[in-house]
Amino acid sequence: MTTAPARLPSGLAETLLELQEQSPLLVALFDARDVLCHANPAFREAYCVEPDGLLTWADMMRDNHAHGRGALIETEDIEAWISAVSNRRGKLPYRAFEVDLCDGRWLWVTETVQAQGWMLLVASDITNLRQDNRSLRLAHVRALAAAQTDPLTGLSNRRHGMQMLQDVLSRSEPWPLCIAVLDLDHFKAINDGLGHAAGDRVLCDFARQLQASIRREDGCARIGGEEFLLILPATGAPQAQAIMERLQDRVRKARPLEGPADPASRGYTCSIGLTQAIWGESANTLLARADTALYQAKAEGRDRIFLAD
Ligand SMILES: Nc1nc2c(ncn2[C@@H]2O[C@H](COP(=O)(O)OP(=O)(O)OP(=O)(O)O)[C@@H](O)[C@H]2O)c(=O)[nH]1
Repeated sequence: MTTAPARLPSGLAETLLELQEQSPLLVALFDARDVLCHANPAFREAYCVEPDGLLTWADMMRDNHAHGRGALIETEDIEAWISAVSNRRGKLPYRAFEVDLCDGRWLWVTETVQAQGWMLLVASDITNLRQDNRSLRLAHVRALAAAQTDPLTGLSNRRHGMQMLQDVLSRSEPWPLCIAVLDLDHFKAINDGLGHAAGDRVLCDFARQLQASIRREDGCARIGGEEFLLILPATGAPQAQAIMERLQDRVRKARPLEGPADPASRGYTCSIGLTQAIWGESANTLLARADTALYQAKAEGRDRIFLAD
């Protein structure tokens, strides 16, 4: 159940703003599209950013990684890293975790997410706290992330996808809720004709297209070899259908396979089974209905969306 937001008595909002400007706490506000809309001086200094109304969280991380400043990001593939972190970012109303900065500081970061998608980030410097169990804790966090992640695409794996689905079905906030099961068309032919590595490149490209098409609060998982799950909270069937149509357009234009062959042959398509959740049903029942819709989309000729009743 949502309660009406508290109204601050006159003058208090200004005081709150002034205080966070002076605070050593890092404070930042991201909108539903993950654009950095506000950052206090401590945040701007730590992450080396200036909010300009356009900068997204992913842009900020790309910049930090490229220039070796702000957040310490140890990866050779920043896009895969962004995908993997996006799987955990903004999915829960509240979470807390640790972040290392390139300058050696160590932050305790909290994220609070509003139903409409706004995210408040507040972080404090905990560099001077006892470090005794730190490596153990970090190893635990990394093991947990690895257990939830598909190593090829960086998306959530099947287990984490099903866990996200069960979580979202048990909450009252995100209704209506839609899910989609997506499967690449004639993928065996790509593998057989161009090799397994080419198939892997197509799978990774598809993962990028998926992530570029969804919002932060949506869930995205690879649940089989060339089968993917999208969870779309607070989305009715017409809106979900429009999102899927845009995704299919992007996929039709994608050309992840280089080479001299006919350009048309280097593209790929996907079929989509879409369904709206019914209050009280289980994750397995919902997934089975989306699977049946996917089967129907394949049977009707592929490269299309089938919406289950
Ligand atoms: N490269 C690569 N191929 C995979 C991976 N996992 C599964 N596959 C391949 O995906 C292919 C799936 O083939 P099918 O189930 O026949 O489906 P399809 O050819 O896409 O046909 P339709 O789904 O009916 O359009 C098989 O060739 C698998 O070997 C993977 O991680 N990498």
